[in-house]
Amino acid sequence: MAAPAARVIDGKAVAQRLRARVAERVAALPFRPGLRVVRVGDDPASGVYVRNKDRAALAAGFDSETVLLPADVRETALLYLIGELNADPAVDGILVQLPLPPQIRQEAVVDAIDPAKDVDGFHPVNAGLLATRQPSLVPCTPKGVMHLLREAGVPLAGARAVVLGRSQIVGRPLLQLLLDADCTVTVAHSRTRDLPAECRRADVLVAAVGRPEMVRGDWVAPGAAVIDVGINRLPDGRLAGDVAFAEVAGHAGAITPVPGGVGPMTIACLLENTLDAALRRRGEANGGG
Ligand SMILES: Nc1nc(=O)c2c([nH]1)NC[C@@H]1CN(c3ccc(C(=O)N[C@@H](CCC(=O)O)C(=O)O)cc3)C=[N+]21
Repeated sequence: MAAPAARVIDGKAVAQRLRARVAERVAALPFRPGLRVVRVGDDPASGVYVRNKDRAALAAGFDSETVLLPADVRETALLYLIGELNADPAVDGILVQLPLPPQIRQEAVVDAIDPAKDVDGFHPVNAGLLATRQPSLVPCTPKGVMHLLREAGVPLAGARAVVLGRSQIVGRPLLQLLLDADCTVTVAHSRTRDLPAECRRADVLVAAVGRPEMVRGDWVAPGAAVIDVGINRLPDGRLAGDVAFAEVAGHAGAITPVPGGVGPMTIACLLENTLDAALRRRGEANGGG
């Protein structure tokens, strides 16, 4: 293992600052923005994330509640609940924790959420608004990645960006955001002919594939900025990113760790989205972001 030459981008610290700014803005409001997290089944892995979201939301002054439904709940019951949350004026943000059990069509659920309350930014209306460069709720993880790149001072205009992964949740929205930041963007994926060669061309490399430590040291150009979106639980219980950190840190100019990189930013951006949704819905025109 080479000693890290790269600057390590402290996502936890950046997220902490973002959460503090959100909390300040919430404290100045005459109401508490409402967030409802819906969780189906009590899978312990997702329980940790839901608890972290809930804790962060409460700490920032939100009115936050988690609704836990049984794992065998019917799709119609979940859709009914979403209808109630859509109609509830105290609710500004709705997040249905994914993945959902097999009896429930994920797409039907996401489509049922009021786009104005879709703080995950997964609804097709928000995806379409982002693709057409109109104000929208932007998915939290890609938003957090852009925030980290800017905070780390990574030059984006004219830079070659390579996104590894083409998911609806991370890869595709990141393509839009990096393009809007004037990067030349390549989206690479499992069928890309020569992944290492594509990655080596990147000034900015974002790995979002969900395969532990897939990106090796020799995939990274000297000085590149490497953002690791992967959060993979290994059989031994450890957490690994999509990037082989120790190897890549020997080549990269800057790199995010796992944990403590993109993960905390996802939660901070969820709070920011919920605040923005509340300001837009309740007609206070100082949203944006
Ligand atoms: N509708 C929906 N929206 C989501 O945003 C969503 C989801 N479903 N389902 C599950 C994934 C996963 N996810 C994480 C968020 C934060 C951390 C996070 O904060 N991780 C910390 C600590 C991780 C740990 O120690 O376990 C870190 O990386 O430093 C991880 C994972 C959001 N997700």
